Amino acid sequence: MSERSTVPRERLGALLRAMPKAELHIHVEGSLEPELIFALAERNGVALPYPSVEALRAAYAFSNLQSFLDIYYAGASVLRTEQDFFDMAWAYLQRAAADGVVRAEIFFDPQTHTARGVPMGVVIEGLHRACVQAQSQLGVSAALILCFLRHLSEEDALQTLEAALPWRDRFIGVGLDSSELGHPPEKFARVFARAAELGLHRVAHAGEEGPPAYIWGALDALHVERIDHGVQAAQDAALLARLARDRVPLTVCPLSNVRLRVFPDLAQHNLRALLDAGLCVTIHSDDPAYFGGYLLDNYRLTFDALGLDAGHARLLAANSIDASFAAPTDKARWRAELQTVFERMAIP
Ligand code: HPA
Ligand SMILES: [Zn+2]
Repeated sequence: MSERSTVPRERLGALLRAMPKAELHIHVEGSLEPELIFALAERNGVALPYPSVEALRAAYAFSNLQSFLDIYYAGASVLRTEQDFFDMAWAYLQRAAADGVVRAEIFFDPQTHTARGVPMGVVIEGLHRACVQAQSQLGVSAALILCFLRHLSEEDALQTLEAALPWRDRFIGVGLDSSELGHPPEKFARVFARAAELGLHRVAHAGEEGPPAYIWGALDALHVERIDHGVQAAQDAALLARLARDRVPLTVCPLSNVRLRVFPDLAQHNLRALLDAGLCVTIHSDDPAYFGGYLLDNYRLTFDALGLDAGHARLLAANSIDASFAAPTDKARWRAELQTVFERMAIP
Protein backbone atom coordinates (compact mmCIF):
# COMPACT_ATOMS: atom_id res chain seq x y z
CA MET A 1 0.00 0.00 0.00
CA SER A 2 1.48 3.33 -1.01
CA GLU A 3 1.45 6.45 1.14
CA ARG A 4 0.91 9.88 -0.37
CA SER A 5 3.14 12.72 0.73
CA THR A 6 0.54 14.09 3.14
CA VAL A 7 -2.49 11.78 3.34
CA PRO A 8 -2.60 7.97 3.64
CA ARG A 9 -4.47 6.09 0.96
CA GLU A 10 -7.59 5.25 3.06
CA ARG A 11 -8.02 8.87 4.13
CA LEU A 12 -7.59 10.01 0.55
CA GLY A 13 -10.36 7.60 -0.47
CA ALA A 14 -12.63 8.96 2.28
CA LEU A 15 -11.79 12.52 1.24
CA LEU A 16 -12.66 11.80 -2.41
CA ARG A 17 -16.08 10.56 -1.35
CA ALA A 18 -16.76 13.34 1.17
CA MET A 19 -15.82 16.23 -1.12
CA PRO A 20 -18.83 17.92 -2.76
CA LYS A 21 -18.45 17.31 -6.50
CA ALA A 22 -20.28 18.15 -9.71
CA GLU A 23 -20.86 15.43 -12.32
CA LEU A 24 -20.85 17.25 -15.67
CA HIS A 25 -20.34 14.43 -18.17
CA ILE A 26 -22.82 11.62 -17.70
CA HIS A 27 -25.03 10.18 -20.46
CA VAL A 28 -28.13 8.99 -18.68
CA GLU A 29 -28.61 6.20 -21.24
CA GLY A 30 -25.09 5.09 -20.30
CA SER A 31 -26.17 4.63 -16.67
CA LEU A 32 -28.59 1.86 -17.68
CA GLU A 33 -27.27 -1.21 -15.84
CA PRO A 34 -27.79 -4.63 -17.50
CA GLU A 35 -30.19 -5.64 -14.69
CA LEU A 36 -32.40 -2.62 -15.42
CA ILE A 37 -32.16 -3.25 -19.19
CA PHE A 38 -33.56 -6.75 -18.61
CA ALA A 39 -36.23 -5.56 -16.16
CA LEU A 40 -37.44 -2.87 -18.60
CA ALA A 41 -37.33 -5.31 -21.55
CA GLU A 42 -39.62 -7.62 -19.62
CA ARG A 43 -41.93 -4.81 -18.47
CA ASN A 44 -42.27 -3.57 -22.06
CA GLY A 45 -42.25 -6.90 -23.91
CA VAL A 46 -39.06 -6.04 -25.80
CA ALA A 47 -36.96 -8.96 -27.09
CA LEU A 48 -33.23 -8.60 -26.40
CA PRO A 49 -30.52 -10.28 -28.52
CA TYR A 50 -28.83 -11.54 -25.30
CA PRO A 51 -30.08 -14.50 -23.24
CA SER A 52 -29.03 -13.14 -19.83
CA VAL A 53 -27.63 -10.22 -17.84
CA GLU A 54 -24.27 -12.03 -17.78
CA ALA A 55 -24.24 -12.49 -21.55
CA LEU A 56 -25.02 -8.83 -22.08
CA ARG A 57 -22.31 -7.72 -19.66
CA ALA A 58 -19.85 -10.08 -21.35
CA ALA A 59 -20.46 -8.17 -24.61
CA TYR A 60 -19.02 -5.01 -23.01
CA ALA A 61 -15.57 -5.46 -24.55
CA PHE A 62 -15.02 -2.43 -26.73
CA SER A 63 -12.33 -1.66 -29.29
CA ASN A 64 -13.24 1.99 -29.93
CA LEU A 65 -16.08 4.51 -29.58
CA GLN A 66 -18.24 3.05 -32.36
CA SER A 67 -18.10 -0.51 -30.98
CA PHE A 68 -19.48 0.89 -27.70
CA LEU A 69 -22.14 3.07 -29.34
CA ASP A 70 -23.62 0.08 -31.20
CA ILE A 71 -24.32 -1.71 -27.91
CA TYR A 72 -25.33 1.48 -26.07
CA TYR A 73 -28.07 2.28 -28.61
CA ALA A 74 -29.30 -1.36 -28.47
CA GLY A 75 -29.55 -1.09 -24.66
CA ALA A 76 -31.54 2.15 -24.89
CA SER A 77 -34.18 0.44 -27.05
CA VAL A 78 -35.91 -0.94 -23.92
CA LEU A 79 -36.92 2.59 -22.83
CA ARG A 80 -40.54 3.23 -23.76
CA THR A 81 -42.53 4.97 -21.02
CA GLU A 82 -42.18 8.03 -18.84
CA GLN A 83 -41.70 5.67 -15.88
CA ASP A 84 -38.78 3.96 -17.68
CA PHE A 85 -36.96 7.28 -18.11
CA PHE A 86 -37.71 8.19 -14.50
CA ASP A 87 -36.44 4.81 -13.20
CA MET A 88 -33.20 5.08 -15.18
CA ALA A 89 -32.42 8.63 -14.04
CA TRP A 90 -33.46 7.96 -10.45
CA ALA A 91 -31.16 4.91 -10.21
CA TYR A 92 -28.29 7.07 -11.47
CA LEU A 93 -29.03 9.96 -9.11
CA GLN A 94 -29.10 7.70 -6.05
CA ARG A 95 -25.68 6.30 -6.97
CA ALA A 96 -24.36 9.78 -7.64
CA ALA A 97 -25.58 11.02 -4.24
CA ALA A 98 -23.77 8.11 -2.55
CA ASP A 99 -20.56 9.24 -4.29
CA GLY A 100 -20.79 12.79 -2.95
CA VAL A 101 -22.28 14.41 -6.04
CA VAL A 102 -24.07 17.67 -5.16
CA ARG A 103 -24.77 18.74 -8.72
CA ALA A 104 -25.44 16.60 -11.81
CA GLU A 105 -25.77 18.00 -15.34
CA ILE A 106 -27.17 15.01 -17.19
CA PHE A 107 -26.91 14.39 -20.94
CA PHE A 108 -29.76 12.72 -22.76
CA ASP A 109 -30.08 11.73 -26.43
CA PRO A 110 -33.69 12.43 -27.52
CA GLN A 111 -33.13 11.33 -31.12
CA THR A 112 -32.33 7.79 -29.93
CA HIS A 113 -35.89 7.64 -28.59
CA THR A 114 -37.97 9.85 -30.89
CA ALA A 115 -36.66 7.87 -33.90
CA ARG A 116 -38.31 4.79 -32.31
CA GLY A 117 -41.62 6.60 -31.87
CA VAL A 118 -41.21 7.59 -28.21
CA PRO A 119 -42.65 11.11 -27.81
CA MET A 120 -40.28 13.91 -26.76
CA GLY A 121 -42.49 14.70 -23.76
CA VAL A 122 -42.25 11.13 -22.44
CA VAL A 123 -38.44 11.34 -22.45
CA ILE A 124 -38.14 14.80 -20.94
CA GLU A 125 -40.91 14.54 -18.34
CA GLY A 126 -39.60 11.21 -17.01
CA LEU A 127 -36.05 12.52 -16.66
CA HIS A 128 -37.26 15.82 -15.23
CA ARG A 129 -39.35 14.12 -12.54
CA ALA A 130 -36.23 12.27 -11.36
CA CYS A 131 -34.29 15.55 -11.25
CA VAL A 132 -36.99 17.20 -9.12
CA GLN A 133 -37.07 14.23 -6.75
CA ALA A 134 -33.25 14.28 -6.50
CA GLN A 135 -33.42 17.79 -5.08
CA SER A 136 -36.20 17.03 -2.59
CA GLN A 137 -35.10 13.54 -1.45
CA LEU A 138 -31.31 13.50 -1.96
CA GLY A 139 -30.34 17.17 -1.79
CA VAL A 140 -28.75 16.79 -5.24
CA SER A 141 -29.21 19.64 -7.71
CA ALA A 142 -29.86 18.01 -11.10
CA ALA A 143 -30.37 19.50 -14.56
CA LEU A 144 -30.66 18.16 -18.11
CA ILE A 145 -28.58 18.83 -21.23
CA LEU A 146 -30.13 17.80 -24.56
CA CYS A 147 -27.53 16.21 -26.87
CA PHE A 148 -27.64 16.01 -30.65
CA LEU A 149 -26.36 12.85 -32.32
CA ARG A 150 -23.56 13.98 -34.60
CA HIS A 151 -23.86 11.00 -36.96
CA LEU A 152 -27.27 12.40 -37.97
CA SER A 153 -27.82 15.56 -40.03
CA GLU A 154 -27.92 19.12 -38.77
CA GLU A 155 -31.45 19.33 -40.14
CA ASP A 156 -32.47 16.48 -37.81
CA ALA A 157 -30.78 18.28 -34.89
CA LEU A 158 -32.64 21.54 -35.73
CA GLN A 159 -35.96 19.70 -35.85
CA THR A 160 -35.15 17.97 -32.55
CA LEU A 161 -34.43 21.29 -30.85
CA GLU A 162 -37.68 22.80 -32.15
CA ALA A 163 -39.61 19.69 -31.02
CA ALA A 164 -38.18 20.10 -27.52
CA LEU A 165 -39.17 23.77 -27.17
CA PRO A 166 -42.49 23.07 -25.40
CA TRP A 167 -40.18 21.75 -22.59
CA ARG A 168 -37.66 24.61 -22.89
CA ASP A 169 -37.70 25.16 -19.12
CA ARG A 170 -36.86 21.48 -18.48
CA PHE A 171 -33.29 21.59 -19.88
CA ILE A 172 -30.44 24.03 -19.40
CA GLY A 173 -28.33 23.45 -22.48
CA VAL A 174 -27.39 21.45 -25.55
CA GLY A 175 -24.51 19.08 -26.26
CA LEU A 176 -23.10 17.05 -29.14
CA ASP A 177 -22.27 13.36 -28.87
CA SER A 178 -22.11 10.01 -30.73
CA SER A 179 -19.61 9.07 -33.49
CA GLU A 180 -16.98 11.79 -33.58
CA LEU A 181 -14.67 10.96 -36.51
CA GLY A 182 -16.05 12.26 -39.81
CA HIS A 183 -18.56 14.54 -38.04
CA PRO A 184 -16.72 17.78 -37.22
CA PRO A 185 -18.36 20.45 -35.05
CA GLU A 186 -18.78 22.84 -37.99
CA LYS A 187 -21.56 20.56 -39.26
CA PHE A 188 -23.70 21.83 -36.34
CA ALA A 189 -22.93 25.57 -36.38
CA ARG A 190 -26.52 26.63 -37.17
CA VAL A 191 -28.20 24.53 -34.49
CA PHE A 192 -25.73 25.74 -31.86
CA ALA A 193 -26.37 29.35 -32.95
CA ARG A 194 -30.09 28.71 -32.54
CA ALA A 195 -29.46 27.26 -29.06
CA ALA A 196 -27.49 30.37 -28.13
CA GLU A 197 -30.40 32.58 -29.30
CA LEU A 198 -32.65 30.56 -26.99
CA GLY A 199 -30.36 31.28 -24.04
CA LEU A 200 -29.22 27.66 -23.73
CA HIS A 201 -25.79 26.62 -22.49
CA ARG A 202 -23.58 24.87 -25.05
CA VAL A 203 -21.11 22.00 -24.70
CA ALA A 204 -19.74 19.45 -27.18
CA HIS A 205 -17.74 16.25 -27.24
CA ALA A 206 -14.49 17.02 -29.03
CA GLY A 207 -11.03 15.50 -29.03
CA GLU A 208 -12.10 12.14 -27.58
CA GLU A 209 -10.95 10.22 -30.67
CA GLY A 210 -11.03 13.22 -32.99
CA PRO A 211 -8.13 15.59 -33.72
CA PRO A 212 -7.34 18.94 -32.04
CA ALA A 213 -9.02 20.62 -35.05
CA TYR A 214 -12.37 19.40 -33.70
CA ILE A 215 -11.69 21.14 -30.38
CA TRP A 216 -10.84 24.37 -32.22
CA GLY A 217 -14.08 23.89 -34.18
CA ALA A 218 -16.15 23.39 -31.03
CA LEU A 219 -14.71 26.62 -29.60
CA ASP A 220 -14.84 28.79 -32.71
CA ALA A 221 -17.81 27.44 -34.70
CA LEU A 222 -20.07 26.25 -31.85
CA HIS A 223 -18.93 28.71 -29.13
CA VAL A 224 -19.13 26.04 -26.47
CA GLU A 225 -18.59 26.79 -22.79
CA ARG A 226 -17.03 23.39 -22.01
CA ILE A 227 -15.32 20.65 -24.01
CA ASP A 228 -16.37 17.07 -23.26
CA HIS A 229 -13.27 14.83 -23.18
CA GLY A 230 -10.79 17.10 -25.01
CA VAL A 231 -7.84 14.87 -24.16
CA GLN A 232 -6.44 15.12 -27.70
CA ALA A 233 -5.72 18.82 -26.99
CA ALA A 234 -2.37 17.64 -25.60
CA GLN A 235 -1.14 17.27 -29.21
CA ASP A 236 -1.47 21.03 -29.90
CA ALA A 237 0.48 23.56 -27.81
CA ALA A 238 -1.42 26.56 -29.18
CA LEU A 239 -4.71 24.89 -28.29
CA LEU A 240 -3.51 24.14 -24.74
CA ALA A 241 -2.62 27.82 -24.38
CA ARG A 242 -6.06 28.88 -25.63
CA LEU A 243 -7.89 26.47 -23.28
CA ALA A 244 -5.80 27.63 -20.32
CA ARG A 245 -6.16 31.33 -21.16
CA ASP A 246 -9.95 31.14 -21.50
CA ARG A 247 -10.28 28.62 -18.66
CA VAL A 248 -12.41 26.34 -20.85
CA PRO A 249 -13.22 23.26 -18.76
CA LEU A 250 -12.37 19.79 -20.12
CA THR A 251 -14.76 17.18 -18.71
CA VAL A 252 -12.43 14.18 -18.71
CA CYS A 253 -13.67 10.58 -18.23
CA PRO A 254 -10.69 8.38 -17.40
CA LEU A 255 -12.36 4.94 -17.21
CA SER A 256 -14.21 5.64 -20.47
CA ASN A 257 -10.95 6.57 -22.18
CA VAL A 258 -9.35 3.29 -21.14
CA ARG A 259 -12.37 1.13 -22.06
CA LEU A 260 -12.61 2.80 -25.49
CA ARG A 261 -8.83 2.51 -25.94
CA VAL A 262 -8.05 6.19 -26.13
CA PHE A 263 -5.26 5.34 -23.63
CA PRO A 264 -3.84 1.84 -23.09
CA ASP A 265 -4.29 2.07 -19.31
CA LEU A 266 -4.97 4.61 -16.56
CA ALA A 267 -1.29 5.02 -15.72
CA GLN A 268 -0.77 6.42 -19.23
CA HIS A 269 -3.73 8.81 -19.08
CA ASN A 270 -2.78 12.47 -19.68
CA LEU A 271 -5.12 13.96 -17.05
CA ARG A 272 -2.23 14.92 -14.81
CA ALA A 273 -0.33 16.50 -17.70
CA LEU A 274 -3.41 18.54 -18.64
CA LEU A 275 -3.74 19.75 -15.04
CA ASP A 276 -0.02 20.62 -14.99
CA ALA A 277 -0.54 22.63 -18.21
CA GLY A 278 -2.92 24.83 -16.19
CA LEU A 279 -6.19 23.63 -17.70
CA CYS A 280 -9.51 23.50 -15.86
CA VAL A 281 -9.77 19.70 -15.85
CA THR A 282 -12.66 17.84 -14.22
CA ILE A 283 -13.33 14.09 -13.69
CA HIS A 284 -16.56 12.33 -14.70
CA SER A 285 -18.05 8.93 -15.46
CA ASP A 286 -19.44 9.26 -19.05
CA ASP A 287 -21.35 5.92 -19.30
CA PRO A 288 -20.83 4.32 -15.89
CA ALA A 289 -22.88 1.15 -16.51
CA TYR A 290 -20.65 0.32 -19.49
CA PHE A 291 -17.20 1.51 -18.43
CA GLY A 292 -16.74 -0.11 -15.04
CA GLY A 293 -17.47 2.64 -12.57
CA TYR A 294 -19.37 5.65 -11.32
CA LEU A 295 -17.87 9.01 -10.36
CA LEU A 296 -16.06 7.93 -7.20
CA ASP A 297 -14.55 4.91 -8.99
CA ASN A 298 -13.21 7.28 -11.63
CA TYR A 299 -11.64 9.50 -8.96
CA ARG A 300 -10.17 6.68 -6.86
CA LEU A 301 -8.73 4.62 -9.70
CA THR A 302 -7.28 7.70 -11.42
CA PHE A 303 -5.73 8.97 -8.17
CA ASP A 304 -4.15 5.54 -7.59
CA ALA A 305 -2.85 5.16 -11.13
CA LEU A 306 -1.42 8.69 -11.43
CA GLY A 307 -0.29 9.18 -7.83
CA LEU A 308 -2.50 12.23 -7.30
CA ASP A 309 -2.76 13.75 -3.80
CA ALA A 310 -5.08 15.83 -1.61
CA GLY A 311 -4.07 19.03 -3.41
CA HIS A 312 -5.23 17.55 -6.71
CA ALA A 313 -8.43 16.38 -5.01
CA ARG A 314 -9.26 19.90 -3.85
CA LEU A 315 -8.45 21.33 -7.29
CA LEU A 316 -10.53 18.77 -9.21
CA ALA A 317 -13.58 19.15 -6.94
CA ALA A 318 -13.33 22.95 -7.07
CA ASN A 319 -12.95 22.85 -10.86
CA SER A 320 -16.09 20.71 -11.16
CA ILE A 321 -18.12 23.18 -9.10
CA ASP A 322 -16.75 26.20 -10.99
CA ALA A 323 -17.34 24.53 -14.38
CA SER A 324 -20.98 23.73 -13.61
CA PHE A 325 -23.89 25.85 -14.84
CA ALA A 326 -25.38 26.06 -11.34
CA ALA A 327 -26.43 29.35 -9.76
CA PRO A 328 -23.57 31.41 -8.26
CA THR A 329 -25.12 31.12 -4.78
CA ASP A 330 -25.10 27.31 -5.02
CA LYS A 331 -21.52 27.29 -6.27
CA ALA A 332 -20.43 29.49 -3.36
CA ARG A 333 -22.17 27.16 -0.90
CA TRP A 334 -20.50 24.03 -2.33
CA ARG A 335 -17.10 25.77 -2.35
CA ALA A 336 -17.58 26.58 1.35
CA GLU A 337 -18.62 22.94 2.03
CA LEU A 338 -15.48 21.76 0.22
CA GLN A 339 -13.37 23.90 2.54
CA THR A 340 -15.26 22.52 5.55
CA VAL A 341 -14.57 18.91 4.49
CA PHE A 342 -10.83 19.61 4.38
CA GLU A 343 -10.95 21.31 7.79
CA ARG A 344 -13.03 18.56 9.38
CA MET A 345 -10.62 15.91 8.09
CA ALA A 346 -7.66 18.09 9.16
CA ILE A 347 -6.14 17.94 5.68
CA PRO A 348 -4.06 21.04 4.91
O1 HPA B 1 -18.17 8.72 -24.82
C1 HPA B 1 -19.01 9.06 -25.67
N1 HPA B 1 -18.62 9.70 -26.78
C2 HPA B 1 -19.50 10.08 -27.71
N2 HPA B 1 -20.78 9.85 -27.62
C3 HPA B 1 -21.24 9.21 -26.55
N3 HPA B 1 -22.49 8.87 -26.22
C4 HPA B 1 -22.43 8.26 -25.05
N4 HPA B 1 -21.17 8.20 -24.62
C5 HPA B 1 -20.39 8.81 -25.55
ZN1 LIG C 1 -19.57 11.35 -23.29
